[in-house]
Amino acid sequence: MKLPAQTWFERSTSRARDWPLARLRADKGVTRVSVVLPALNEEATVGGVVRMVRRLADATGLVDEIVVMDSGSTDATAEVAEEAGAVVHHRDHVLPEVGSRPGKGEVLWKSLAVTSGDVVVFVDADLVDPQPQLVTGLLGPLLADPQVELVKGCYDRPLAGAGAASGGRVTELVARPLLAQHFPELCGVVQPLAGEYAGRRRLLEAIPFRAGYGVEIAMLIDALQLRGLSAIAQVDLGRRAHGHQDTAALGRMAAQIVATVQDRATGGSEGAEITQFVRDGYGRYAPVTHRFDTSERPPMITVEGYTSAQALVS
Ligand SMILES: O=c1ccn([C@@H]2O[C@H](COP(=O)(O)OP(=O)(O)O)[C@@H](O)[C@H]2O)c(=O)[nH]1
Ligand SMILES: O=C(O)[C@@H](COP(=O)(O)O)O[C@H]1O[C@H](CO)[C@@H](O)[C@H](O)[C@H]1O
Repeated sequence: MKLPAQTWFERSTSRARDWPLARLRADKGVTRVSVVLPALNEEATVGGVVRMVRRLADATGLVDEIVVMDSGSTDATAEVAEEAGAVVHHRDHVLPEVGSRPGKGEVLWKSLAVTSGDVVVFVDADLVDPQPQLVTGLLGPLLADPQVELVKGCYDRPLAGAGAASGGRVTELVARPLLAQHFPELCGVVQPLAGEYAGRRRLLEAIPFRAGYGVEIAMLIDALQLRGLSAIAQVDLGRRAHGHQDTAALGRMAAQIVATVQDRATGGSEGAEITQFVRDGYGRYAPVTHRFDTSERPPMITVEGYTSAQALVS
């Protein structure tokens, strides 16, 4: 690992247990904290994640609002989330004048328009047995140091029945090699694609958001380029279990990561598409081409009517 990344890793990596509740409550002061869950068809798990955050909020006062962003679910995600204690916003009902694009990044971008936290914590809605340290650990560096603007979680992420490091397949096979090639300063980030991370609103509203799965890698690179490596920190959150997609799905995710890094590294990619192969009804291979929306939503601060402390929900 080259020196800047090595130095950053040693200076900017902490553990969840380094941020005890007493310190967090003392550091929080008047800072408002929003927790946002992007959710697409997560009826089986979203309730457990919301309840974990709700219990943390009720017991410590560290969380001021819990929002689930419904990404176009066709199951009972919204009902389950609301029953568990979250405020639910459907992507079509937030900034309806700009329409809705498919993908995780779209709902993360729209969440900025319907939350009021100075700090926004993003937590995936497919976590299994989620622990409060996933949230408290991420808050630590942000509440303690005003210079920090983005905190990435890192953790063991085992696939079912496999070793502690078996998960994070797109991270290990695609994102990490791409960062080594194009953004070596970020090589100290253990989980660049982690779905659990937290940002200061003044950063999040100042950067564009990729519509799909490129949102995390784009945000990391943009934070580096806009604020510098010293504005980024990471916290070892221990272990994270979540729902896992199949290899073909991760291939489509990887295509979005590659297009995003290429855009950031060379100034533009010609969209993103990937042709995968399935067996048809006769047992023969059939090509299936997927095209991805590589568009980006503009920094929320440029959206007419948005103000940092005002919700825009229709
Ligand atoms: O179009 C999408 C795709 C994903 N997600 C949510 O984003 C999180 C992470 O997505 P996913 O589980 O697909 O990624 P993985 O964790 O498998 O990498 C989950 O809460 C999803 O419900 C979303 O809101 N909209
Ligand atoms: O890190 C990864 O390789 C992928 C896939 O993880 P697994 O191989 O299913 O453990 O998961 C992440 O990537 C997505 C794209 O950035 C994020 O949106 C997800 O939240 C994150 O889980």
